[in-house]
Amino acid sequence: MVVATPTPLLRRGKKKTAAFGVPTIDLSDDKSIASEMIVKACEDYGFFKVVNHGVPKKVIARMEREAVDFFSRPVSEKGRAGPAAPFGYGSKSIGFNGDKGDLEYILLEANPLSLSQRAKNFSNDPSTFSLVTNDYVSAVRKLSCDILELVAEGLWIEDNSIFSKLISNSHNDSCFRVNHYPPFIAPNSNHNRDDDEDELNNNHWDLSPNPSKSRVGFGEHTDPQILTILRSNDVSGLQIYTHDGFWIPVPPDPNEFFVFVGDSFQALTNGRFTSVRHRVESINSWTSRMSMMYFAAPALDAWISAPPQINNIITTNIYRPFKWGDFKQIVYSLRLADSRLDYFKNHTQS
Ligand SMILES: C=C1C[C@]23C[C@@]1(O)CC[C@H]2[C@@]12CC[C@H](O)[C@@](C)(C(=O)O1)[C@H]2[C@@H]3C(=O)O
Ligand SMILES: O=C(O)CCC(=O)C(=O)O
Ligand SMILES: [Fe+2]
Repeated sequence: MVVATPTPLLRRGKKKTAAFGVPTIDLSDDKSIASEMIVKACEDYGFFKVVNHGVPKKVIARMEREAVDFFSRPVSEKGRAGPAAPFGYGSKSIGFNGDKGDLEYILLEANPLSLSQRAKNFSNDPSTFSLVTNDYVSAVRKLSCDILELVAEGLWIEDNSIFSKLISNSHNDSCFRVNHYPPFIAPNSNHNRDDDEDELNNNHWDLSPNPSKSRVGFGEHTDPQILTILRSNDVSGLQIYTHDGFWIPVPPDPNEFFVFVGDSFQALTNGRFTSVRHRVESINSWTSRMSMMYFAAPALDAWISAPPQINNIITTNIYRPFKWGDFKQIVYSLRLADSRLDYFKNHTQS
């Protein structure tokens, strides 16, 4: 595993960016090693990559194919699966409060019933779409549970299912999103189109010169859930924000998964882990970026509160216990970039 300290690489205007070695956890390693490394990555960055994750390549490839097929449809057809409210097909608008991004997306509830009910909006072969999506979601849910069990072990909590049971609960409120970012070529760039690029439908995207060198794909934010499991194709754009104030580009890796600590995990660990701010900037590419995120969330009536075992050093609770459903309401009343956990801080905290 490489965990390098971020070192400044390039500066653009006032924006600080840097390169670093993404903490990488090999899930085939000895459990005690993997669990210790995951806890360290969650504390240092709230972000890491997992390899030897056990999700079959075929499951990923079939999900990707379904999503490519959907995004390749004519705009008028895709529009019938929207607007996202919040579930469904969305284009350029994110959430209900005016956030915009250069992307189109599918947002779905990750439970089998809802997936099968919505499948007809996304495919001419709904039963295959729902089967493939279910297989993908089940595989990444299992991966989330494995990671959460390792976290509990790394924190020396006796009940290693203390976190995983929140998302394996049959009423879990997890969701699944596929984002599709159009190609972007900055003006005056010498970027050449590769012949072998398997380009997704781009007939409705504006590829004319843009005055800036990059475009906002998905604005900066933290994910509200417990964990996010992300897989993308080979096109870059994802950046994470580190504690020392750097935006770090994350090199894509289509065979592996990236894991993000979400706000609810920050609260469940009484601030020992921090949810990682991240964003997507479209940077020179003739091909589109496609990413798939599984957002692991508990049931709406589940309490988010740090177990006493977390508090072996700091004994004050930073956050008031809250129900996931109440937190979600606040989340949807706010903008993408807002710090929503602040609403649940104990009054004694500054
Ligand atoms: C602007 C918004 C979109 C979002 C809900 C919110 O009000 C603030 C958080 C956003 C976010 C970010 C992570 C996930 O992509 C997401 C599904 C989530 O749970 O919170 C989105 C929400 C969304 O796009 O509906
Ligand atoms: O598309 C990506 O790579 C990340 C998107 C994201 O952060 C989100 O959908 O919450
Ligand atoms: Fe996110």
